[in-house]
Amino acid sequence: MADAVRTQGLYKRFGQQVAVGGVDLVVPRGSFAGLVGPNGAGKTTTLSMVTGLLRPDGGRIEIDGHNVWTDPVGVKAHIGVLPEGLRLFERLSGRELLMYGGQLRGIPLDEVGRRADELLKVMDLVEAQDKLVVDYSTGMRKKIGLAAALLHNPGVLFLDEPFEGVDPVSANTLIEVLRRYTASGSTVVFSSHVMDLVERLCDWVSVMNRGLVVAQGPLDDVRRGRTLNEAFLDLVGVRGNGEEGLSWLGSPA
Ligand SMILES: Nc1ncnc2c1ncn2[C@@H]1O[C@H](COP(=O)(O)OP(=O)(O)OP(=O)(O)O)[C@@H](O)[C@H]1O
Repeated sequence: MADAVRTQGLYKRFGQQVAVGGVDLVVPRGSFAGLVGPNGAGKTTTLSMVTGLLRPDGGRIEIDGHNVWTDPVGVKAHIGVLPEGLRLFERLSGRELLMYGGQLRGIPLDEVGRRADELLKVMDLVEAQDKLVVDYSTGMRKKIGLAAALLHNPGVLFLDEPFEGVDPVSANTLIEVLRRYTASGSTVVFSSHVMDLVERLCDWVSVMNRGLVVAQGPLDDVRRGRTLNEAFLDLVGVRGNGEEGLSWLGSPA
């Protein structure tokens, strides 16, 4: 059976800056997978290429065995994406956003309505469903974005920092929804800086540093008896950032 995600030698450069320098990312089907790495490691660039939002300079990407760049429509029908920056249709209400997205995906209108109602309820957005998305808080935007990404029941779901700005109660709800989703054989790939969360949720982890995957596999293989945070610091190297130079900071005269 094909992996949910498999890239080979994925490469992207912005001018002189190599953002992704030959990434072999693997995520088995049915995984709850975490993509971690320090700021600037190349996570967003990798996810953007994998989801067909950014054209790679080199390499191959397959999702459930389908090539992302030779079969873009087929692949996009099969995936859900919560992108970084959450570009949403700001002048639609939350409910309109789901109705519009569902119809764009070709789902019959009454079925879209049924799914939208259920998702709004699970995401605790029923009261805010008629408010314009532009007036949503950060956490509400994440939740409506996730609802929109789930509406067509994708086989693989890609989430860039899905829990950022989401309150703990809503985060638990999102986690329950995602757990149920992976339990049925679908795959979640999400990027996060919160190691405790990745450790708690994920059964598969890919660690990126400086544009490369430096460790990848089942959570316990990557941790090797350490906490994920310790493993992460060992893998990416604790950086001396010259903080000893901040002698003027604190204790005002
Ligand atoms: N559009 C762009 N133009 C120029 N450089 C870019 C662009 N997008 C990303 N980069 C550079 O590519 C590198 C990887 O960035 P990327 O956003 O993929 O990292 P990241 O791992 O997602 O970081 P973070 O955790 O901070 O979100 C960085 O050095 C960044 O400055």
